[in-house]
Amino acid sequence: MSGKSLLLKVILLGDGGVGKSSLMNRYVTNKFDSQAFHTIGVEFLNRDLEVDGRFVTLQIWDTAGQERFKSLRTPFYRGADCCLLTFSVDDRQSFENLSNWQKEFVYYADVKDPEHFPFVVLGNKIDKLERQVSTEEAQAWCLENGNYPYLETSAKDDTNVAVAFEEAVRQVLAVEEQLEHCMLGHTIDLHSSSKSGSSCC
Ligand SMILES: Nc1nc2c(ncn2[C@@H]2O[C@H](COP(=O)(O)OP(=O)(O)OP(=O)(O)O)[C@@H](O)[C@H]2O)c(=O)[nH]1
Ligand SMILES: [Mg+2]
Repeated sequence: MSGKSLLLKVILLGDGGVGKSSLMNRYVTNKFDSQAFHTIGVEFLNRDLEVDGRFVTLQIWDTAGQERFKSLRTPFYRGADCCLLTFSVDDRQSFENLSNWQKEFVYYADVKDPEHFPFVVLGNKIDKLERQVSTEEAQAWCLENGNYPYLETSAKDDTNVAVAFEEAVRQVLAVEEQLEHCMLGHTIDLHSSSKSGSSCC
């Protein structure tokens, strides 16, 4: 691998108020606003990081979760390398809407191979005492819907926020490595007289 920094676009999706902007702001500026305003449209911030020896510039796209802003956010889904499906553990409806967010993303991002697209699920606001979604239930949803990684976060307390974004990078790198492996398999196949080649693509 070269030492060049890789630009990765990750996008935060989920119902209005689950804490998408708070997660991005906590991660990039290490600040938390308990009176945050709803996002209108989209905003993005960059942060450089190193994951497993790879230098990455993470471009984090924060979208407006409220339904009335749908037409303002969906044009920005294309080109995303990873999608962070976010809900709030104290808001059951936001958990039940995860499937809709996933579908909306796949449709507007025009994902060709949804089964292998790197989604990461975040259950935010774990600092709150009154939960409406248990860890086990969220893990079960992730397992059933594509075996996605699940992380519980608190933008308020800065719990698992960096871990969540690092996991997003790992998921993208894993897919990239898989693709490189496939391409290498094809290269070898072309120059080989035998019929054995990669079977992963
Ligand atoms: N207790 C607690 N409150 C949080 C946490 N994250 C966000 N909040 C609060 O929840 C409210 C909504 O947070 P936002 O980050 O604006 O939510 P959002 O998902 O960006 O909402 P939209 O922009 O409307 O889509 C704000 O009052 C935040 O202060 C958290 O981890 N714990
Ligand atoms: Mg927001």
